Amino acid sequence: MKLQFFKYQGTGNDFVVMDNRQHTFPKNNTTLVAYLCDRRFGIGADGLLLLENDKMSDFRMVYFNADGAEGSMCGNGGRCLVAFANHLGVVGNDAVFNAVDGLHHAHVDGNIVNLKMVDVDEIHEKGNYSFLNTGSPHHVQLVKDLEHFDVYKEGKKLRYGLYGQSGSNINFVEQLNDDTFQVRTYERGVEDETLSCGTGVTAVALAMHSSGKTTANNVNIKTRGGDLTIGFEEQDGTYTNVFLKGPADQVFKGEVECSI
Ligand SMILES: N[C@H](CCC[C@H](N)C(=O)O)C(=O)O
Repeated sequence: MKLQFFKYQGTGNDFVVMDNRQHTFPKNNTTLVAYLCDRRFGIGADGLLLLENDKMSDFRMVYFNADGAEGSMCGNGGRCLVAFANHLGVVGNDAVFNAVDGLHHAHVDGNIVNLKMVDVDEIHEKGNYSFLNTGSPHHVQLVKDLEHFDVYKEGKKLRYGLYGQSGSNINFVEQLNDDTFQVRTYERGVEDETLSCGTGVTAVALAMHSSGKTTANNVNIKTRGGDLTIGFEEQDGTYTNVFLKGPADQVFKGEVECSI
């Protein structure tokens, strides 16, 4: 069986993207998803996204991590899928779609996608790190000399050591100025550092605001794959109107043999 696919990336977080409105993709085939995401034997990506029909909204987002298992919310993936829906003509410049953590609004302006994330009302501050859920679970920890920090080794240690088998994504952060932070993320499900993680940088912005490192309501994040901005409102520790904004681009399209 041959399947049509598109490749998208959002600040270097890359995805195999497929139009599954006709239910052609075998979603229970974990081995197939892992193969398509494999960078040597397959197409290569941090995850796989399916666009499906949805009764309540413009479309449904289904997201798998590179290991083949269905993931929780993916911020960069959400931005890429909105760009794809816009490319297909499923949505215009405004979109609302359903994902595993509920409905998301988004706005497209050229290659910039601004995506509304879930409200957050719980940020656990624990000594040298914070833990919160922005659609996916995130550990946020300030470190010195992030450029030379061993994100893979330290991230893997915390992902299993502190959070067990179900795990968490692990973000390491360095503050650059009042409203700007550098972030590197170890992603569970990819089990490696990725160039950028959307729910991760969102978690960093909220955790840095909550712990008083910044008073800005628009936080700039630099990742190895590019720059993202997180805007939000806060009242009594509850974060609403949280928006993740940045580029999402189609890289190429093709056809892949799926005999697995
Ligand atoms: N790259 C994704 C994070 C996905 C989280 C995923 N790794 C999981 O824990 O299921 C993002 O842009 O938000």
